[in-house]
Amino acid sequence: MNFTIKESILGVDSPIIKPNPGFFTQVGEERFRKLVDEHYENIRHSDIAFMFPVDYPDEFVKVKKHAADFFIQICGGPDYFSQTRGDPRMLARHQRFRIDERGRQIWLESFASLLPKLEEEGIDPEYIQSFWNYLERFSSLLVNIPTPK
Ligand code: HEM
Repeated sequence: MNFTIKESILGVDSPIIKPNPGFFTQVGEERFRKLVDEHYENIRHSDIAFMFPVDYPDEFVKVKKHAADFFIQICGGPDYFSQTRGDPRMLARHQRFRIDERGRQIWLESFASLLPKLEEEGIDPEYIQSFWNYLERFSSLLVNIPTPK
């Protein structure tokens, strides 16, 4: 598996390929939600914690739920996100946050630190790679400000 991060260029899109549905099928919903939970717990202790409602437990639980619902849906699982939140409109939903390349990298590094565990648990590395590739590419679209020098 290769969890490298290609630097995003503001305003330049690249094609997004959805994760292989085998990823969600193999991981299962319970473990998937645990992965997302672990990701946000990493975020809590990171330099981008200020963007998230980490000090408001009820709100933070909702962030975890909405994000897990979305990831499950994009991985070919049930469309929980659309059912409860409507149209994904991810770019619009991230617009009110100032996301730069550095923030994106911190966000991605959290997943890079968690995904190897799934291989140890028997998940097919090809499926893990396809999930990573999706995160790595899609996150580049959400960068909406230059990184301060
Ligand atoms: C593959 C990349 C990403 C995906 C698919 C994604 C997905 C999501 C989803 C589904 C939500 C919940 C939206 C809602 O229900 O309203 C969310 C919220 C959020 N995301 Fe992302 N995200 C990604 C990357 C990032 C990155 C790189 C950052 C910042 C560095 C970020 C910052 C946030 C923030 C601040 C929220 C709002 C939390 C709140 O509700 O207070 N996201 N994201």
